[in-house]
Amino acid sequence: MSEQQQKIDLVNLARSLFERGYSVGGAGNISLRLSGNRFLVTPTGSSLGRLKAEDLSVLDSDGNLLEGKKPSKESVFHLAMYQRNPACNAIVHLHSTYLTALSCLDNLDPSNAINAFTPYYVMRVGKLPVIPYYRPGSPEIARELSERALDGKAFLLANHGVVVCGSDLFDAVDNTEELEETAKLMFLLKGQNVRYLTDDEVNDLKNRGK
Ligand SMILES: O=C(CO)COP(=O)(O)O
Repeated sequence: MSEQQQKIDLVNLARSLFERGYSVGGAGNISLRLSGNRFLVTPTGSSLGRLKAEDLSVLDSDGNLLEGKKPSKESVFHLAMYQRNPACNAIVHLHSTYLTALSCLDNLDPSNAINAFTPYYVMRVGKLPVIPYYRPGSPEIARELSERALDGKAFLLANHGVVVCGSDLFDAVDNTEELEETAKLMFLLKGQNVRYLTDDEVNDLKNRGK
């Protein structure tokens, strides 16, 4: 796929997420791995609903700007995750409503904020480790995500939002949508007697893949 097409796909998917309410204002950022150890990242302060292909930042693996506008302040953690996890080729970071609400709860299990109660959560994401609160854009988020990049596909940033990896951009967006839906269901089910999937049921799903 040409680099121009990759830029167009990113702009279209970001707009679709924005128009369906997954992102508001200037929150959120998206990136993908290009060829030649370069990375495409959304510019800082930009609305995911109004990106332009020519404005997208192209960075080298040290974070040097090669093309486009000033990159997201979170590009440090995006690059750190790509470096640590070769299977991760795209990253979506959102402050989506239900996952961000979940990230503000005080008693989350740091190893996994969502226990499995639907198959697609298991097949797409499986678990959601929690990164402690640090200021958006801080190097500590990058350090923690780099250390834990192989622990899962998605991470909840306490009091902030979510970070989701994918094998490509479409996969990362699909994983993000599934995760946000799961968090929404979790809130709908609050106080109800939920039947969680058993370990055998979870392992059966993991062995089959998507
Ligand atoms: O979501 C954000 C910070 O976490 C937005 O930051 P940027 O505008 O720099 O991408």
